[in-house]
Amino acid sequence: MTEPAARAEARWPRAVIFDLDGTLIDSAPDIAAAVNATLAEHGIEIDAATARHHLGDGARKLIERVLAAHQVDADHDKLERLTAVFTERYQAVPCRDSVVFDGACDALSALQASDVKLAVCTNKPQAIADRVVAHLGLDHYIDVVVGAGAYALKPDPAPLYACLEALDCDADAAVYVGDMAVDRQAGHAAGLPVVLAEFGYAAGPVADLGADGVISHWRGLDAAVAALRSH
Ligand SMILES: O=C(O)COP(=O)(O)O
Ligand SMILES: [Mg+2]
Repeated sequence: MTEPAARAEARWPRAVIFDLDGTLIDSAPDIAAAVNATLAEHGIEIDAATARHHLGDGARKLIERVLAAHQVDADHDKLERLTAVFTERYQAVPCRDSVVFDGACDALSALQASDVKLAVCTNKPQAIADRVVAHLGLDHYIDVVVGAGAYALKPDPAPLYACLEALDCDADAAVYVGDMAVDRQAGHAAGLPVVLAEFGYAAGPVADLGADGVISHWRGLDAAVAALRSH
């Protein structure tokens, strides 16, 4: 973890990395629609709130959890097939009802204006993450998007290391902002201080998840990052 002296530097942080689903955007309506298009053959239909509950650990885990909640058995091959169908369906309609959380663009814009480099690190498949980020206009701010595909999923720190490398930034000069325990674990494993959003998809209070800061709205990011600096 960063030494206080290093964080006291005026230009700290040099980079901020963001989780996508449940942090910058609410993508649950489109994900629920893709799940329903995939699992209709099993008579399964979920709403956005249920999708939020099952998200965070990637597409395969999402399908596995939805099937388990409906007492549908799936062996490895079936799960692989259904995950591939889900990814295809989601990729076909990646962003019809997804929205950026209130204040997120202002926060990104302010960081960009301060020359802070910005990345997205998500367990969403890479091609879909790229399309969603572009469709919602976040590509105006975000320098690099690392999604699922080339690296292990969070809580493994590998995708966060990939972001840091792409931004040419050391871990002790960066902050990670997410919404779930998996984000806290990945961030700390990569050596980053972690801020968690209370308005995301975590099942319980994020204050209990061991993060270094918590925001209840994007307008609180500045203060949360400033508190880390003097930590
Ligand atoms: O796809 C998921 O399960 C969650 O995606 P996230 O990492 O952007 O929250
Ligand atoms: Mg998330």
